[in-house]
Amino acid sequence: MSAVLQDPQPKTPAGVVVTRTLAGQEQLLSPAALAFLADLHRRFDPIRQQRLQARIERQADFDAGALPGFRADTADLRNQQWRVAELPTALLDRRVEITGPTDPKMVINALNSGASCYMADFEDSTAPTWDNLLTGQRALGKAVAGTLDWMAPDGSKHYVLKPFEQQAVLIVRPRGWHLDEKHVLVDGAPMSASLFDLGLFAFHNARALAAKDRGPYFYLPKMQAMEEAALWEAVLTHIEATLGITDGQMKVTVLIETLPAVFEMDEILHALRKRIAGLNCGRWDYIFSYLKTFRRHRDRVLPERAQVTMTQPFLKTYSELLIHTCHRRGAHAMGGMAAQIPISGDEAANAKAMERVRADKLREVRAGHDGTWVAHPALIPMAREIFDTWMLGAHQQSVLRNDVHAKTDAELTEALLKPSLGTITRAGFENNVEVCVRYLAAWLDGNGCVPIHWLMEDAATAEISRTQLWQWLHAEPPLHLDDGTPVDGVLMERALIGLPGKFADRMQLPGAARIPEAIEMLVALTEKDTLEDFLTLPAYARID
Ligand SMILES: CC(=O)SCCNC(=O)CCNC(=O)[C@H](O)C(C)(C)COP(=O)(O)OP(=O)(O)OC[C@H]1O[C@@H](n2cnc3c(N)ncnc32)[C@H](O)[C@@H]1OP(=O)(O)O
Ligand SMILES: O=CC(=O)O
Ligand SMILES: [Mg+2]
Repeated sequence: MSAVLQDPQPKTPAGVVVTRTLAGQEQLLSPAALAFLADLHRRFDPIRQQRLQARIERQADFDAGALPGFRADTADLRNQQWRVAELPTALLDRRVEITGPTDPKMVINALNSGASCYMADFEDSTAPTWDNLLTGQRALGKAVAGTLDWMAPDGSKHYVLKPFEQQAVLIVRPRGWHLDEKHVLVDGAPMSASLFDLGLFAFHNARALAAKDRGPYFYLPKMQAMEEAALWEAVLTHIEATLGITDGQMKVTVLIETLPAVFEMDEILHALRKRIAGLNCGRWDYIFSYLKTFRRHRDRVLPERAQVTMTQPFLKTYSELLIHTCHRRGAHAMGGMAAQIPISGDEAANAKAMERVRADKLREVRAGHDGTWVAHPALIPMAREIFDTWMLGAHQQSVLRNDVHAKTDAELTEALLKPSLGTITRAGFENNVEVCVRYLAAWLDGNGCVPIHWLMEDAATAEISRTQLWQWLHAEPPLHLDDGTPVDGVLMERALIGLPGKFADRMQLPGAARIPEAIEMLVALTEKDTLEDFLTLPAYARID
């Protein structure tokens, strides 16, 4: 009888190369997992590339003066009566959602926080180093299995999960379609970061979550068109079939956080109708997208960041149209993130910041949102109290916002694109420079979310600062500050010269060692004739 020889080293599937190693990664990146990812890449990456090309062509039209608007070819779909599939029980009441990166301590704190849901974020708040991604996937896998714990490095606290029934409902946000995962090559090409993040999480956890009727659930970021939603639909349907999960079991919530997408909300809901649970007002990326779309439109330059609040007409209309569209179709209309976080050691400043969060949450619930986001656990009780007071049921889908329905497409379009009134001050300009440098330095150092002047800064908020600087410096005819100073290279140089004074606490800054590199990057990005599409694209080339 001949012995059956077993290969002691399981093989990496043909055509797949993993270019980095982290201790213990073989468990996550088993041959079966890699084969699953490679299959996703081969099936769907060609379509992703087409969608990315379509973005470039559309932007070229905007640069030439075209304006976004509702699509003529889908007017029937917008006018017809249809609804999305029934929402699962776990996603009926989403009044407070906490978001945050996926390191083990954050995951435990967020799941234990008392929020209704936790969005575990591989996107805006995660710098996608190999270490961060795999540590995050591992932490989420253990959280799903109920075995996640974490010991503070100094041994002072052991973090453990609360019982499952008391945990926030887990929702995972993969990175957007524009990003590659350069450490996994399939047939010589980097795979899509979206497919890597979602695919790997689903491969390891989908069956276990489906068995608990907990999805899996996902937040899908930064889409620009219904065709991109259709791509996600095809991916998710394929994953369900491959893993043997019921068709439509995996639910998604889509962030409406690009200007082109706000005109295709019905279309996006329709493309994902068997699995979509809601849309979310991702306001920070939305502002970034407004800036980016109108990079060459001198008449739509926004005022400095602090003046671009949700009461600006274009943002108010965006959130109201989102509420109307969702409720008409049976989906939840989620609010977004106020950037203020608790300020320790200054009671008066803290009270002011908390008042701003309170006003923001109150505006959302009164407008008809079904839930909101918080960046920090200390904000949960306030957000919950406001939604408990104003939202009597699990949601308020009965608030149809027929006032929005009464508007014509032309009226809505005008309001959604309306230029904003306001100014650019020296402080606003310098703040943009400081935020870019500090955030970039932290990101390059592996930290994707940092407090700066007691505001939460992540990839979306930093993009606003970066894009504003580029647009202001390239505007024709040139712009001026409110005091008459020209916005030009001299102003930029002065802001950079003034930076060291703002970095007196330099050694305590996240990513301090990478500040010179961040300055060099910012200068290159703002001097370039064309606006780089995403800050994270050139930055990603510099990590790992
Ligand atoms: C535009 C968008 O995309 S918004 C979505 C993406 N952005 C986010 O998700 C922001 C998430 N928030 C954060 O990362 C953090 O709150 C920060 C970086 C802004 C501030 O974090 P810190 O400086 O650690 O805050 P602070 O020291 O006050 O934290 C106190 C405790 O709360 C925990 N905590 C803070 N924020 C979170 C969070 N979002 N989720 C879970 N726990 C949190 C900390 O881990 C810390 O725990 P510990 O007491 O056990 O040590
Ligand atoms: O992802 C959220 C946003 O505001 O951007
Ligand atoms: Mg975003």
